[in-house]
Amino acid sequence: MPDRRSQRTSNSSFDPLNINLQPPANETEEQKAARLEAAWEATQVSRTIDAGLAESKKALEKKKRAVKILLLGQSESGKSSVLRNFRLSFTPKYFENERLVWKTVIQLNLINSIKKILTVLQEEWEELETDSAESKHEPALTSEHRRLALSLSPLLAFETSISRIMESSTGDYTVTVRPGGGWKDKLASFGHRSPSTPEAQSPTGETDSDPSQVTQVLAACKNEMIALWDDAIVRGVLERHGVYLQDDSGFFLDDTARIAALDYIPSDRDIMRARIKTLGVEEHRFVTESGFRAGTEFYITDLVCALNLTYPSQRSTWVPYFDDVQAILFLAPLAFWQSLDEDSKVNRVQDSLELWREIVGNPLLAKTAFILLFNKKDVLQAHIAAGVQVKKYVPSFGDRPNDVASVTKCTFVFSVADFRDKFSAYHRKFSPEPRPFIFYETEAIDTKSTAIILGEVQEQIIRNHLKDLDVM
Ligand SMILES: Nc1nc2c(ncn2[C@@H]2O[C@H](COP(=O)(O)OP(=O)(O)OP(=O)(O)O)[C@@H](O)[C@H]2O)c(=O)[nH]1
Ligand SMILES: [Mg+2]
Repeated sequence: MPDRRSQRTSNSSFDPLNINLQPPANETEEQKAARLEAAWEATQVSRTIDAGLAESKKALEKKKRAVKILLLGQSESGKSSVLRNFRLSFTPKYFENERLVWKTVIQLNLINSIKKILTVLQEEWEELETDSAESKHEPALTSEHRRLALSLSPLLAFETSISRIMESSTGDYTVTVRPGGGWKDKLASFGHRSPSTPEAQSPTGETDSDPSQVTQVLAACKNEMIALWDDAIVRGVLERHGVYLQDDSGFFLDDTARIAALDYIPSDRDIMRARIKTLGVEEHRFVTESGFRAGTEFYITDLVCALNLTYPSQRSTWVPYFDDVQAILFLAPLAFWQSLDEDSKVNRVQDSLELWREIVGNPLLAKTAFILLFNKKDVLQAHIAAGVQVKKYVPSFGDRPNDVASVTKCTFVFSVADFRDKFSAYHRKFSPEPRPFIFYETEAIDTKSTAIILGEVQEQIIRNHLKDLDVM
């Protein structure tokens, strides 16, 4: 019998593995059955692993082909509103299904404004009790105001109860949720429970109210809410306390009659105006439902951080989300008159510029397309029209006219151009390689104009992406 070495030299198809897998010469029938059984099981395991690998590869390939967009901007810049506009334009069925969830958020926004007024009134009453008679402001609050405040107190219990369902907090009168989207499911399932389903209980044993009951209570309180907000004395107290509710995000007090109606269904614009603050990072996956590019898969990441100059270390947490992104939608509202909530010494536009500089200069994003959205165009226009001096906040604005006559057109254009030049210069100076960048002036609460812009943006991103994938 030839030894193994001679077999190796004489036979070119020699396979050492084969030799090792040969059954032993003296194998019994029982041993053979056991060996074949083991081999069969091993093949099954191997097939399962292969199928799993193929599946993961397919999913990875699919994700590679999907369009990945990052929404960036400081808090309240309008990232979530732009995302809602995306949903409305490209997944209208999904958007429609969420309408009742947004109804509850809007009701909460309204209740929060009432809560803020009641808190200020309470402060005023406490001050009146301690202050001397001379310092009392005229005209003063009356017993009728106390009656109004008392009649609105049931709303506060609902606010607590719904916040518990959503696992949200309402620090600073803003509904704040953790990322993950779970709050929407919780609200939706709560709202659609059958009457026989037991009511949810909080850990402290309190029973949560059904969001649908809020509609009843709001309708019952409608006239009192309107009376409170329309009251000249209440407005005077708010002003003395430096509270300007009209400037708040999620301000719906001027729409109380409509929102507190029993048959209220939020309009698209209401949904864009709703305020809910997201903490953390949220990835949204969706497939476009209709239109020219129907069936395109999108991943949009809403990157929310406390973006300000005093906490630059938080910005390093964004880096993992830069990988494989085709476009960044950067939101920069030109709120030159505002400072950051997190740091009153930092101007909002200055913070946006610093953030922009950091992002465009990031080498990981050298190939990423940048789309700059100067959002809240309407708010800027309103401030200019109200005579807010741009020069006071932006010295480089110089002596350009700031009066309403030449203003809305000229000054608005100039002021935007002024900021645009800065953003553009930073983009040129700090980009690792030259690349184009597009900008738009947007008003995310106006669904029609935003739909046109997002249509263009979507088309641009998809075209570039297909080019990169070599399928165009
Ligand atoms: N008037 C006006 N309001 C806007 C515009 N864009 C967004 N808003 C409102 O501004 C508020 C803040 O917008 P969001 O989309 O929640 O901002 P965000 O960037 O997601 O904020 P965070 O979740 O805190 O990071 C909301 O109440 C929006 O309705 C706009 O163009 N004009
Ligand atoms: Mg948000």
